[in-house]
Amino acid sequence: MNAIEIAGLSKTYTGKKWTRVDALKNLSLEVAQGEIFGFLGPNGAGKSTTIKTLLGLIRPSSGSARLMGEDIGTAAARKHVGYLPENPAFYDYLNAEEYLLFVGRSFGMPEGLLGQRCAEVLQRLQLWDARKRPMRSYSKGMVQRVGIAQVLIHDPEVYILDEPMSGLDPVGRALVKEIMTELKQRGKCVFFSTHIVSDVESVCDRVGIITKGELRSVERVEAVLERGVVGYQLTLKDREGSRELYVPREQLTTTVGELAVQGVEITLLEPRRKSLEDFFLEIVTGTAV
Ligand SMILES: Nc1ncnc2c1ncn2[C@@H]1O[C@H](COP(=O)(O)OP(=O)(O)OP(=O)(O)O)[C@@H](O)[C@H]1O
Repeated sequence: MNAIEIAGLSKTYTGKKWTRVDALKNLSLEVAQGEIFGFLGPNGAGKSTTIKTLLGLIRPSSGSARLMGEDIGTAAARKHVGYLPENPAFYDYLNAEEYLLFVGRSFGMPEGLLGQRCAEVLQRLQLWDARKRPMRSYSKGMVQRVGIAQVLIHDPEVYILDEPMSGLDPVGRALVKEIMTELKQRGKCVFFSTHIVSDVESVCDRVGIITKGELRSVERVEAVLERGVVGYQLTLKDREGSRELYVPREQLTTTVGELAVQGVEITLLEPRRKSLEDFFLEIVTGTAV
């Protein structure tokens, strides 16, 4: 079973003076269990609209979606999901521990398990020392880490995260990526939105690119990167010492053959590729072929 199944989802907002905004146009997508999916798009592309629709927070104008086989908007679907909103804001007179206990109870977790899970999650997110301090005293990065902690607390199957790396320093970003990878290894589904390409490149199995409400491309990240190889930088060693040589992709086989005949050793071969960023920009700016 796919963890997320979206079929023909559309959302039209009615804006000021009855203007219509087609925020989402006929989006269809499936995300598997054990998969990390990056939902990449520029500001205003429709990422949050998609996510809020999946959570049942806004109603789609048409189309449908299921989470772990349950229709969106139902309590059964919501139980399977850990959701991180964009710019999370919490009851800031509570401390992190109280808040996590509150979230766990709202999912009906038994007290013993909840206490144990709460301690694990606070430690994992490096919030243990601050757990008794009201959240109003937390830095932006700490608040974001509470956001991540509250998606983990009830150990759901599906993680829907709106800009999870936002407001985090490099250490916090690395931690979140590590957590996502652990979730994947445990067979969980992680779906997160971002406009930061490098976040997708380092952690995702697949990437979906959305612009102006339309899903323009869904690809395996590896495939994009492999396709983007334009040439290779070789480091060579012979009697005269080391040197570097750039070889265009189509000449690699011939060059390697020639070097072997000449008795030159290749000590390093590095692909030079168009990045995922180049691919994203081509799609967003409409220069993709
Ligand atoms: N409640 C609303 N009423 C009217 N228009 C809206 C509403 N919410 C969002 N929109 C519009 O829908 C479009 C998609 O917005 P959305 O917030 O989904 O984009 P996003 O990809 O999440 O952007 P960002 O990266 O800036 O958060 C935008 O044009 C936005 O202005």
